[in-house]
Amino acid sequence: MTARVLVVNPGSSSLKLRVLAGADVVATADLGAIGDLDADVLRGLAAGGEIDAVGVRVVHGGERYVQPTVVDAQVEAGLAELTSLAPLHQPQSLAAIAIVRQLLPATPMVACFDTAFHATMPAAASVYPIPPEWREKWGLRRYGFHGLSFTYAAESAPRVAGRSPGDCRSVICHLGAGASLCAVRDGRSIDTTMGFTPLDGLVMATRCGALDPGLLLWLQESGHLTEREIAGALEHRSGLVALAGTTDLREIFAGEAAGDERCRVALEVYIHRLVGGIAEMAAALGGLDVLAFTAGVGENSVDLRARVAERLAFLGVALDPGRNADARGDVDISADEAAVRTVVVRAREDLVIAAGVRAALGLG
Ligand SMILES: Nc1ncnc2c1ncn2[C@@H]1O[C@H](COP(=O)(O)OP(=O)(O)O)[C@@H](O)[C@H]1O
Ligand SMILES: CC(=O)OP(=O)(O)O
Ligand SMILES: [Mg+2]
Repeated sequence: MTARVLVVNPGSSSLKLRVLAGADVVATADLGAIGDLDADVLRGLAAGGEIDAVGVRVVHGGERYVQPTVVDAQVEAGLAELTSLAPLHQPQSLAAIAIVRQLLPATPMVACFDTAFHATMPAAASVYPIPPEWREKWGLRRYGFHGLSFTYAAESAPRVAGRSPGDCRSVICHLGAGASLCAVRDGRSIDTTMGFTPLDGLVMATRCGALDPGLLLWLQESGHLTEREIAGALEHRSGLVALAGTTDLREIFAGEAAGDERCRVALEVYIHRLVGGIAEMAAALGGLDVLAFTAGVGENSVDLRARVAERLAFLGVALDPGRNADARGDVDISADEAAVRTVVVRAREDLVIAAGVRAALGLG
């Protein structure tokens, strides 16, 4: 019989639970917070059949954890050591592991890592130009994240565009509460916008993205802020919420249309960083065949996709307005004549995690 895998996907703004039997999603629950995961929720998810194994998205695997890994006490301790590298995310995954272990003590559990897809990034994209003894002592490198989503999109985006994944240059825009880009050539990560931590790169819902490191030094030395104050502000009170007072792009587009200056500037900053990042990823690939949008914002914001495409006309990006407005599921939204195919693909971390669980446990 096909194994039933419970997938636990904690995001910075969501907790998504899915039960998969093969590629079929047979039960779903979207919760607000990890604390809402209890025996009742699990009973609901297991109503159609017993859960054989659990897969948990873990954002940071560090240098040690790349392949899907069966979670035991030692692995749990190893993952806890990485908490300072992803303070918004790692505690959520560890809490999920602890709750599931308590509720399903006899069910095997496998951790699947956001960092894994980028483990083979070339030196050009992964090495920081900082003293080598620091890199060696602490494993400082650009790790990159959202790799479970990129793993799926690296295959689905070329396919939806009618290209072979093995011969394609794609830039994938994972735009959710957290956001990052990935340059994918022939199915592999060549570059990405997040770095050592998920704070780098694009403007996000509450995170700042890339900053001048000199600004951080100045805040400490001359602004007399503590590390904790700086970290709290950059993780929780920056990004869109700092620019526009809301994390919701729908409200920000509506505000801009109503003449709100803060919303206008918020969109300019968000889109400026985004199109700059896409061009940088295209440069790393030496050209662009497929541009893909995925995750909450990427899949749902018609306005954002239109605005980004307009700004990328110089790269050969052009949308069909009707296809963009009607996009549901995995679909090509390009204008017929466009040199670059633009697609929307669903974020299917659940499929990638379930496949990782089956591989790690040798399940059918
Ligand atoms: N129609 C839409 N337009 C713009 N943003 C949207 C839309 N629908 C959802 N979002 C945004 O998607 C984000 C959530 O995406 P998701 O990928 O689930 O995030 P995460 O996994 O990082 O928690 C939220 O910031 C939400 O505001
Ligand atoms: C790594 C990351 O930022 O994840 P999320 O988008 O779920 O916050
Ligand atoms: Mg997510």
